Amino acid sequence: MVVATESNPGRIEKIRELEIPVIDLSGKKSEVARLIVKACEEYGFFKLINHGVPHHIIKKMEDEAFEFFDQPLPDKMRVGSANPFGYGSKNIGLGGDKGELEYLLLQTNQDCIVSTSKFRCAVSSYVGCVRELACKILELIARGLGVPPSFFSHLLRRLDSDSLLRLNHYPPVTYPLQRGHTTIGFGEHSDPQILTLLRSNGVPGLQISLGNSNWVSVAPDPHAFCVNIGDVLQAMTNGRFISVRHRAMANTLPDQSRLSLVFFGAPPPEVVITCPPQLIKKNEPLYRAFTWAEYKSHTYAHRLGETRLDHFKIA
Ligand SMILES: C=C1C[C@]23C[C@@]1(O)CC[C@H]2[C@@]12CC[C@H](O)[C@@](C)(C(=O)O1)[C@H]2[C@@H]3C(=O)O
Ligand SMILES: O=C(O)CCC(=O)C(=O)O
Ligand SMILES: [Fe+2]
Repeated sequence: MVVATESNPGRIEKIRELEIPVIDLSGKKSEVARLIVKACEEYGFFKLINHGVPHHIIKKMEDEAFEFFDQPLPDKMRVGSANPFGYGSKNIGLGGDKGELEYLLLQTNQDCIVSTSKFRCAVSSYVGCVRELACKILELIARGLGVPPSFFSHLLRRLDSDSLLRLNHYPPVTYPLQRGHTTIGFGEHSDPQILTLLRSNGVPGLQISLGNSNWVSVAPDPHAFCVNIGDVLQAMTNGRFISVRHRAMANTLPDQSRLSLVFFGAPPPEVVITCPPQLIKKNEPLYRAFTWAEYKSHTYAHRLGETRLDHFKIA
């Protein structure tokens, strides 16, 4: 695959189509737990099938998201701009990062900023299901790592959990691009939180990094969830799990829009992030303890592509 970026249109990067782990959640619990831990150690990423989230709940959320983005710009802007929650277009964060997308960033423990009751209802059902799925995955991870079952999941179940829902819409680009060329929709980064559950329509775009400009395209599968480890879980496992760097390409299919629904499972602000002693074993701790509030303010003060966990490394 050929990738040209807007800033460097001649640059060609190696894109591989690799077998990404696909995990069937309906399998035997102990085996599923083992496979999840393996995927988190090797890639920090896997696809989850037979996840149990009802199709009608996903469809309702997807339909509402498309309906929201289909509105005229002044109507979309009525929810307020994304600093940090609201509608955003082409600008990501406050540090000058640009992307070929528009998006809606929503807090999951506050009233929804979109006022229509059918949108709010879609968000509430969708978030309820994906949060539960994220907790189930975290409980399997705990089982696979030999820590108490709710060790990670209780952080997402708390009412003051700082989890987010992000709806990303990547319309076909409007500036001239050579036929068959894609461009960066959402630049390279890792997710700061504990665990991310991403579901997209059938349009490709998501890529994960294996380091050294080695990108792997994730084939789209509307029936699956893409699961990736966030920085906090890398810290809580003392670097055993990888907070995978990823990005999204835009303009991957002629005239087709891509839509991703992304749930970021996060702890409450005052929770102290440390690695349990049973996961450190004979190794030295890699990161100093920090609160999620501290990590988040560091994140928001820096650019998208920053390797922000490095700042918390013990020298
Ligand atoms: C440039 C930025 C956007 C971001 C906050 C940040 O300062 C650095 C991390 C970015 C990120 C990436 C993952 C998620 O999409 C996100 C919501 C998050 O928690 O961290 C975004 C932030 C954002 O878009 O506000
Ligand atoms: O839209 C995508 O596929 C990726 C989006 C993403 O990585 C994010 O919102 O953090
Ligand atoms: Fe991300």
